[in-house]
Amino acid sequence: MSAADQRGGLAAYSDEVRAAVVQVRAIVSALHAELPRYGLVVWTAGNVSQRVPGADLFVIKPSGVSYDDLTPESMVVCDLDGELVEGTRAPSSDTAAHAYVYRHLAHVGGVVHTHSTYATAWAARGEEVPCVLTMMADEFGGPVPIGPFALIGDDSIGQGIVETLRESRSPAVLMRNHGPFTIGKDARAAVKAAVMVEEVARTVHISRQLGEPVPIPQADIDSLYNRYQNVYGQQSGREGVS
Ligand SMILES: O=C(CO)[C@@H](O)[C@H](O)COP(=O)(O)O
Repeated sequence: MSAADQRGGLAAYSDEVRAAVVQVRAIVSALHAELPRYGLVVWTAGNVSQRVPGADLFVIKPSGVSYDDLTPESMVVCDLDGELVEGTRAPSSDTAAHAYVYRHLAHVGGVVHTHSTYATAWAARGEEVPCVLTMMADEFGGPVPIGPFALIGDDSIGQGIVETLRESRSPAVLMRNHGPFTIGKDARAAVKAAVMVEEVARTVHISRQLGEPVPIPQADIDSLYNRYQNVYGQQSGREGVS
């Protein structure tokens, strides 16, 4: 009997929660395919998780399994202490970091970690990405901050993520010498932030090869951020208005 089975698995949870777990397994499994699709990962180096609505649980990938082999059934369910609740494989090695974020940031519903090349190159330098692009003002509301160096496996990474992002509008933090961690209202939003942080890290790096990028004034950053967050795209409640 596995450790998760010994703890009772999902038997103690309601039918609604078990149904939600099935849905979140499918969402998280499908979103992992976006990481190689956008060129954000090599081999097995990255992970996506999402909270289960109505319970202190989240779904994350198993550790070290090829992206091609990830399925809804192979995802694992953990509690907010990072303990395995349902699944037959060892959870991602970054499970403790994801769990810490969920425990301390109630508004976060999804977390993503990659080692995408340009974002990780900035992390290796320990240098924040300055806000010199409208796309950065839109998505990050300012620079992409650097988090502290932290060892993998315990709460250190999670603490660094939470301490850094509490002081920032950015949904992305570049953990020093490691790589980007992103957050969102759900896993899809966190994957989007992972795609965007790699894109802006690449563009600002290339800009630096040409000279010194020009900063955007704070008032313009604020204006761009407010428009993108509140007006851009199909805001909920506007569907059907002609
Ligand atoms: O940084 C690390 C480990 O050094 C991780 O991010 C891995 O790259 C992905 O690990 P799993 O999610 O497959 O355990």
